[in-house]
Amino acid sequence: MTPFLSLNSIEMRYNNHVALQLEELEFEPQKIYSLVGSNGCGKSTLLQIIALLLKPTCGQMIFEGQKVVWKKHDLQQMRLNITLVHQSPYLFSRSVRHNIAYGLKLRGIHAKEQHQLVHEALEIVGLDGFGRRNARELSGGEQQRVAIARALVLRPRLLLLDEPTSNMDRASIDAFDQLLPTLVDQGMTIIQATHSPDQPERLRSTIIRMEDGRLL
Ligand SMILES: Nc1ncnc2c1ncn2[C@@H]1O[C@H](COP(=O)(O)OP(=O)(O)OP(=O)(O)O)[C@@H](O)[C@H]1O
Repeated sequence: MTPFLSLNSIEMRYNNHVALQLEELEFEPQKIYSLVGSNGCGKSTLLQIIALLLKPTCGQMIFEGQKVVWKKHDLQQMRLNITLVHQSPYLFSRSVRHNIAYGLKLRGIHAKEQHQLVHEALEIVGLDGFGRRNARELSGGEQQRVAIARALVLRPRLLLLDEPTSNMDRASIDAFDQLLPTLVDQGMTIIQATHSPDQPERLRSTIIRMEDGRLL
């Protein structure tokens, strides 16, 4: 069976520093994967490459049977299916609703549908009633949840999360743990980077251990 996503001989160098060197890595659809490893081992670099935001120095990636070609038009098409939630998400100094609807607007989704999707996403991340608040005036954990809602409304096939729970309190983490399997049931594949010692197992995710840019 063709894997959902495969990486072959991917290498990323920053100047002369090798940040990532992977021989082979494959992901199956509708699963949760957790990238774990100490600071600087290459988790964010790997997520950015998979999100097609960072071109590796060399190597090949195949997403849903299609070879990744690092050309603008091809990337734009593939990126419609992949969304990365950054560790410190950038939110506009506008309402939460505006922030979440932004990607939908770019995709030409009708205003009425935008409104409905934003409402649903806010409910899913437990921010019902936050729609009119200025996103920049929310706490770190709330901002992280807005960023997750902003990713979810786009219904990506592949959701990438860089330390999604790092600013969340216990209740939000519990809600997040319940959310991920429901997204998988809806057809998503999820890859997260995490420093949480117990969350990867709680989620029954496949753990990918990294050290110094390599797989363990
Ligand atoms: N833009 C950049 N320019 C130069 N070096 C970089 C750059 N981004 C990352 N690096 C280096 O690449 C290596 C991997 O960094 P990366 O951010 O991927 O690690 P990480 O596992 O996500 O770390 P953390 O757990 O601290 O978030 C580190 O040595 C880092 O210093």
